[in-house]
Amino acid sequence: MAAITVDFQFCFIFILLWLFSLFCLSAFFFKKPKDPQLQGCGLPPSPPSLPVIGHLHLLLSVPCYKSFQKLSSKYGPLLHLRAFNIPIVLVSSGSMANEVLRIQDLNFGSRNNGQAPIMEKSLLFGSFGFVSVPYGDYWRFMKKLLVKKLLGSHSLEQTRLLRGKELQTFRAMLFDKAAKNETVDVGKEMMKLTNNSICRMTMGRSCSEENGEAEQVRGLVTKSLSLTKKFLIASIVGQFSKLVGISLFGKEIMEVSQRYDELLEKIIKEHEENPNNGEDRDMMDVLLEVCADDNAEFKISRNQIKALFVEIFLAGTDTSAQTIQWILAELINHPEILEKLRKEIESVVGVRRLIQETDLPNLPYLQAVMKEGLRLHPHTPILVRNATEGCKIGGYYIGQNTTMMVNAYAVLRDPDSWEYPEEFQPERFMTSPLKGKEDEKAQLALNFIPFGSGRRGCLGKNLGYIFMGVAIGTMVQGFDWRINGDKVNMEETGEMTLTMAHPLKCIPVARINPASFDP
Ligand code: HEM
Repeated sequence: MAAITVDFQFCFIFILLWLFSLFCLSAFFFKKPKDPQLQGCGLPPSPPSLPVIGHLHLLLSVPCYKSFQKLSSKYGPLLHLRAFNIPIVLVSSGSMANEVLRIQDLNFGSRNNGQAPIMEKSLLFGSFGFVSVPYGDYWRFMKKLLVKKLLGSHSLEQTRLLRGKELQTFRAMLFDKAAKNETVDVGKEMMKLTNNSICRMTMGRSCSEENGEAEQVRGLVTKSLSLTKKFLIASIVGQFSKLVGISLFGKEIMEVSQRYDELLEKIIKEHEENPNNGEDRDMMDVLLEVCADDNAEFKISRNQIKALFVEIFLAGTDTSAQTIQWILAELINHPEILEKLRKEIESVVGVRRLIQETDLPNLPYLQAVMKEGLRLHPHTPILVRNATEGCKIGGYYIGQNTTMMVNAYAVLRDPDSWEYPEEFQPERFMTSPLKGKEDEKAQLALNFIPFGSGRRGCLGKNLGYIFMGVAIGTMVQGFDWRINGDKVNMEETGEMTLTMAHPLKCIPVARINPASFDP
């Protein structure tokens, strides 16, 4: 009898919660649009959901981008989901993604609706960040600064020699490992290459490999990435965060934030004690100048500077490092493609010197290999945006504040857009000399979104291509690669970032004698 009472009470609470959730849902999502043009539009179709939690179980599924892909192939490219009462629209085709990311990118220019983030005071996922800030004056100011001082073509040209030094260290490490017949942990070495290059580019004289600070940054980046999925889910289900246990890992986030804070405070102090007003000022010098200038166009705080550095480390290092790892794995599994690439490099670079950044524009097959790697293994499979205003997409009504989840993984493998979508075929990206292929090229570009797109698309795309190009080029030009077994295992971890479940570890076999090459 007692058991029956408990069950009954449980059911009653459950039904109440369900009704409450439906009530909230209708208040948020089914709110009638004020714009008469939108009034006739219905909502996108919705797949079956569970009581109370709605589609939350799908968000929590591993890997969610694959569950979403299945869902969209069954129910359509635009679906409305909900996590409790939070409206979410799932976007899974190139043309719908194009609406959200490019055509209506002003309306979808923010990743959240500007409500206070859950970890208000944290440098990581907090309120000081640039990546999470809603579209507006601060974002525009910082974007201008980032392009001018770090990621634009002029500043990339200015910092080429700095990256060249890191590339030399990377090559020396590979030849050394080859000589000793030792295994290279490719992901780890790529993190070193990308992270050290970014540290040199952003804060020049500080944060070196020698004093262990670069190692510290890499550790923090890895730790931060492991917290991303939990944070993303918690932000989507915002008001229910306590319910899903964000308090359990809030402490973890604050600990990581504190460690970043200590490291960056030390680097800031070093810069303040030895100010550099010359031509070779690094990004930290520039930001500190803006911070101290009362007449600056935008007043930025010390915490905003620190958060920006945290985000640059996160956005710039793991993205490139993971992608390089996937691409090398694909090349090892496709020796005929590796050979074709090597031939191209040898015909363009010659056999007297090793590949450099300046060779990259002359290597179209290498570009195609990188694009195909990005297509199959997009580092960020789900792109998140927020609808600032109610609007219409694909004839359906999208309510104000709806979270848009663009499934880049599904778009990049959509069989309607890509022939043999599961196959690694770089040739698909080779530009055709034939006339009349322009439409095809435009269509290809439309569906190619591993860097996102529109005004909130990746700001570091060119730098990403440089990192990938020189690393892949060096590994193909200078070495053969020995692995355990016949094929590299391409299983994914299923996390929010596309990571190899079995990190690529292989032995380089030098094809050339570095001593006989020009440096
Ligand atoms: C292979 C390398 C890379 C990949 C695959 C990649 C991918 C992405 C993606 C998918 C986004 C979100 C775009 C969107 O929402 O539409 C993004 C944003 C961003 N990325 Fe990258 N990225 C790479 C390299 C870099 C590098 C090297 C940097 C800089 C050091 C960088 C800086 C940024 C920044 C600052 C944003 C935020 C832009 C904004 O909110 O306005 N990325 N990236």
